[in-house]
Amino acid sequence: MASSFSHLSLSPPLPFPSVNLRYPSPLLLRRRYTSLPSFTLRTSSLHRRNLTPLFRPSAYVSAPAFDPDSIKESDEEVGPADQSLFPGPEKAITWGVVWSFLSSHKLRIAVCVASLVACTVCTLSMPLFSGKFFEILVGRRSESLWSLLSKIGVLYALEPIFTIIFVINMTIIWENVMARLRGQIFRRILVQKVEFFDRHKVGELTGLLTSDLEALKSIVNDNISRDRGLRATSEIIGTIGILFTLSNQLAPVLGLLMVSVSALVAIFKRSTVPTFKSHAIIQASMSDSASETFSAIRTVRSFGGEKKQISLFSNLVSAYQKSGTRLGSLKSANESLTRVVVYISLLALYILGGAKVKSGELSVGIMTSFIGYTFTLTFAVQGAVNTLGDLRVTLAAVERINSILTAHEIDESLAYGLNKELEDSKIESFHRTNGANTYYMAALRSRSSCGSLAWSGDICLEDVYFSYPLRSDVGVLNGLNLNLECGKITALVGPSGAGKSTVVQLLARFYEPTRGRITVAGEDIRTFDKREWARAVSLVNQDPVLFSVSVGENIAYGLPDEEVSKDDIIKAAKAANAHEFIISLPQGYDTLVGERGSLLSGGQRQRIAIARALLKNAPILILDEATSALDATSEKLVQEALNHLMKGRTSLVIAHRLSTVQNAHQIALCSEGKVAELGTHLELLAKKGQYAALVGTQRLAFD
Ligand SMILES: Nc1ncnc2c1ncn2[C@@H]1O[C@H](COP(=O)(O)OP(=O)(O)OP(=O)(O)O)[C@@H](O)[C@H]1O
Repeated sequence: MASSFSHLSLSPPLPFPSVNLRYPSPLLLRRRYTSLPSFTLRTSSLHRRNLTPLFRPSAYVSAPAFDPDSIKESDEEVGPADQSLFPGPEKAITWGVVWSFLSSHKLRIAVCVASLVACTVCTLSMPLFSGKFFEILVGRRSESLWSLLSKIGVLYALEPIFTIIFVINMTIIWENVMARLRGQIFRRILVQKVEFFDRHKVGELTGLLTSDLEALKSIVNDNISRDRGLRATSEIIGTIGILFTLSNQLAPVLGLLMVSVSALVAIFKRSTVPTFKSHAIIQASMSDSASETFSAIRTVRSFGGEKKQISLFSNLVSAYQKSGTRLGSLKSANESLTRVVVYISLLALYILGGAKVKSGELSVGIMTSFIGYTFTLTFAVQGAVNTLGDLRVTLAAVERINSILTAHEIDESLAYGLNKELEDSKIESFHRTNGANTYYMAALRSRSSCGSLAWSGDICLEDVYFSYPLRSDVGVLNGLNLNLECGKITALVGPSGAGKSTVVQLLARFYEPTRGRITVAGEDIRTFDKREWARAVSLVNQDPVLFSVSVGENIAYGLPDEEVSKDDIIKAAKAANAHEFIISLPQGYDTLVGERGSLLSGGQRQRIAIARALLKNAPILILDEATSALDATSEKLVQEALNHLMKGRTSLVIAHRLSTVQNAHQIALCSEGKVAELGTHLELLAKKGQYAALVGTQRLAFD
């Protein structure tokens, strides 16, 4: 293990150090790391679930051989923009997916069906027994009263037992299906392209996992009681069957009335679809508004924006209230409608049935049973109609999930690698690899290891053009050429909006170039899956995001789920000038850092991010304004840590302070999406061009 941290020594890192690195899993880390007893390791506990993979991609076995040169000849063919490789949007939630989850519970489903039939039989036998009871009372039946009552007693005892069996099994099945579906949707969101996250608000996406999936969950959970869902439906079918058996003259009248109820209610419900939709949209906007306000609370405070936020939120609340009231009236109209029609059917029964009893065509017992069945039917029809309403809300939620999570926005080169890793760690994979993208991913497979190439070769941006997907008409990079020499520092400077951070985003592969390519040791980086590429690149930016776990876990974050030791973490923290402040925290390395690291200062967050990057030991390092938000003391500490971090790595530094960039091996001045000047600090000064002008103003990156 001692060797695993050799890259933190002052000598340059060995080539391909990741080959021999073995980090213990965070769980092992917790055990070994005696001074960090309470590492909670929430992020990796999932990885230990032993679930059978649903879909097994077999790309590397079945795909045709790939000629890497073909990528150079035809960049367009490998670009993610080539949608022709995908047969069409594949929905996130389909009957097939739900059934595949359900099918692992075949035995329980059989138990549910049997218990449903059994409790329905019990329920539907009761009106028959009531009829017999009255016939005994009026002396039309010879059976002993006690014998009948004992049968009724048995029914009363069995019905709740079958109900419990039905409800428990339904709940177990559906909770399991929902847990798997929720995990699948989360993973599916996670592998969407970055532009997807530009397009959708966080609240909208979390809403898919919470309120929308909750609607799907409640279609079963809220509909397993006696008067709803499957039980109501089975009671309707059973009751109509019994009514026809008892009297085929009365049954059609009641049957017709019930069909009318269903038809009327269905038509009415269809007319309320837009109201339900707009209600859900307002609810999502309301939750967006609240989460945006709370997450930007410091900005709100500093601009005195409370009134504005309150008024924005109040407008949404009142719109939500109005649409809620409108929904309430629609629901009440629906309830009344159902009742009115059921009362009409009861009246019809009294009139027609009463006449038949008087004329002796129908016995009192059967008439009594009929009345009982009318009530059973009343509740069952109402329950079924309510379930239909729930079903409609559920279908709308599923449609929303499917319309947001279409397959063509999946980042295939990320999803493929992740799928493989999840399968290897026996975690349920999430994305069905069809024939087309199997070929796509196999074609992108590089013969070399990304990490080894990055430790030994230059990174080259060759004639790179790029527009952001959401603003495809605006060219941000316009034929940018830049060679990042292996193991050397390149600084990128230029006016605001010149495209510097965009270069970072392309190097990190958050987006892919629209034209041109980025290579590592001559190999197109698109030949690597993104997980592999991510391991080769460390990114430290102005405002590094920490997770709301402990300091130690934040430093260990992003390492392969294998081995990391207490010593490694401490060495990384020391090298990043972070150890001193960490041990002065209340629980040292165990101290929780708060949401997004809000309990630490900017400089402390920055040094933890640097320690994280040190521990990751990636060959490519990108520093995007990493020190610009710091005061002089913090900057000095962070700069020292960064100098340590950059040693021996291919580094790209974006900074607006002259002191940060002037010692770089080369400086590229970016202007209008191109490299306009390239050279060392002294060479560029001698040119007396744009760089010299920027140095004159001491503002290298900002206008
Ligand atoms: N996600 C995005 N979607 C659409 N356009 C974007 C996005 N991010 C940046 N842009 C646009 O791309 C252009 C280049 O932005 P970029 O952030 O690369 O500039 P920069 O040189 O880093 O500027 P600065 O020094 O101010 O950070 C700008 O016009 C910006 O508005």
